[in-house]
Amino acid sequence: MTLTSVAARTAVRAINVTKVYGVDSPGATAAVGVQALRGVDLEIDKGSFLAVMGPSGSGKSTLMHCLAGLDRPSSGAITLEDTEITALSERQRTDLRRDRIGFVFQQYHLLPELNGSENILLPLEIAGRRPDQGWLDTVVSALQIGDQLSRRPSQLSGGQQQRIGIARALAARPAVVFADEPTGNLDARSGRDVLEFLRYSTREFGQTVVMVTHDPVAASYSDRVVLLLDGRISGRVDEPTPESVLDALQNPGKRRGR
Ligand SMILES: Nc1ncnc2c1ncn2[C@@H]1O[C@H](COP(=O)(O)OP(=O)(O)OP(=O)(O)O)[C@@H](O)[C@H]1O
Repeated sequence: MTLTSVAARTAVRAINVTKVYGVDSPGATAAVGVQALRGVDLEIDKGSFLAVMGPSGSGKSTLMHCLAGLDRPSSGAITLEDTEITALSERQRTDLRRDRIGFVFQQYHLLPELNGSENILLPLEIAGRRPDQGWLDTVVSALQIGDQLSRRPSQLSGGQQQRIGIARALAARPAVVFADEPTGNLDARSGRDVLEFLRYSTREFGQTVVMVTHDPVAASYSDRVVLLLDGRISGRVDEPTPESVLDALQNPGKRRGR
């Protein structure tokens, strides 16, 4: 396989990424900082669904923030498709997030005064981009939210709000959707619908999805789970089931899958 074909099928690549918090102040050294990431290597295939798991404080949010260009690693390189985001200025990273990354949040983060449709279109409007109506129709239809577009968030259930949130994340056809505990506030049934749609989006639209979760059942919807422990990747589960994920969480370090 050539380097070019590897790049063509990789959505995100992290090479030896470290993050130390608290060393930005003058005179501080790594010795006084919190080492949140300690050399993470990761490759995420285009069109795949990756779940990131690990105990509280293991570095999941930090890794996601670095991969999504929300924060800068202390060292190492991160590439989104053909762009090395660790080489970009703050301003360029802001543009990259706006144009090529979608976010789904545990608390939905919809604006209460806007209806569903306006919430979905807001990021595009802010970016001054014209919506692709055919694509939006496809997303709205796949999420079955056509009859909810004129309602405000307060008139929608949690599951419906989250589906609006997912449509908003997909509206710009981003390279990657990052989902932070997207089912954390949902009942089991609505959570399942959300996870099924995220998986469907990878299969049907070739969407790449990266999800942080504490829930082995949620993780079992992904193609691959990576486990973090103390800022390092401690394990990986391919084609996960709730049982294999639980086993991996309880026995870190054991290699599974292909
Ligand atoms: N802004 C910050 N300043 C200092 N330390 C931080 C900061 N953000 C995170 N940390 C520390 O970095 C480590 C990793 O935190 P992170 O939030 O990435 O973990 P997590 O796995 O997402 O945890 P949780 O599951 O509780 O959300 C922790 O020790 C945390 O206290």
